[in-house]
Amino acid sequence: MAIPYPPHFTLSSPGTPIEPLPLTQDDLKKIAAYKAVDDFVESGMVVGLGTGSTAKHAVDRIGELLQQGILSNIVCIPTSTRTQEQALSLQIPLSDLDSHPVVDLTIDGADEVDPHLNLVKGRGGSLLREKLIECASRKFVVVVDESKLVKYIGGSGLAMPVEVVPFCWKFNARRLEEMFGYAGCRAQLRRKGCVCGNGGDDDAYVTDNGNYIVDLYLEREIGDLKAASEAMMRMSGVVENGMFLDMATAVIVAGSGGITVKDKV
Ligand SMILES: O=C[C@H](O)[C@H](O)[C@H](O)COP(=O)(O)O
Repeated sequence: MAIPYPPHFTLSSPGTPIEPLPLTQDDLKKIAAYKAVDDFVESGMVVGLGTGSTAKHAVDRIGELLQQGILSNIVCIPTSTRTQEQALSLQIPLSDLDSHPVVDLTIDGADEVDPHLNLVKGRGGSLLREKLIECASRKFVVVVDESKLVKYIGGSGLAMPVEVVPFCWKFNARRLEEMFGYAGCRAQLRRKGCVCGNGGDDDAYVTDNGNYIVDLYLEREIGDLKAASEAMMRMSGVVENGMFLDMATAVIVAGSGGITVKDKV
């Protein structure tokens, strides 16, 4: 059941009953992210910081609570250079997996969440570092607005990112397309500034790790997700794929009706 929004997300003026504010998609992202920080982050923890427009709010909230002295003695591990820059600007103490190989909790967004809490991630360009840090986390809390919920992985019709080495990327894009041909797969190199385009390699989007991203667009379900992920990871040249299977411990969804927390069963 959805929990109604906290009072600071409602409008009231003297003498009038409290009316809910019309919430934007970014408000919903912020609500989910703040709830994750307020409910899960404790002083003394090692915390993984996700990437993207939703995770950004969680980083802001952690910075705010540290500044207010409500949180103390925490150390955070960013999942991208973008998040690292944001955290540094907020004076959040940072570390890495080499120094802190066990992460108490990571909070991150997602592009798709299926009914079993499997995820698609990486449409914002970060997936390898996210998967590394989230796999090393005792708890992985995902924060999304309700638009991210899908019936099946790939069901939004939007990109399923695969990080590949630049060397012979066309060869690997073709192989990926063929691998999922039965699901009507189309593979496209991610370009700078947008997820579509037909330029040369010069305008390829380059990840924090110096790799390219091949986006897969699927017309139908790909079936056994674990088998599909393993098949991709067996291809030389594939560095990581955007399916995060059986990893989320909880998903916090903010929607028009309130906040829902889905726990892994
Ligand atoms: O590469 C980006 C990450 O996987 C993001 O967490 C994901 O794309 C969701 O991003 P957003 O919260 O901006 O929708």
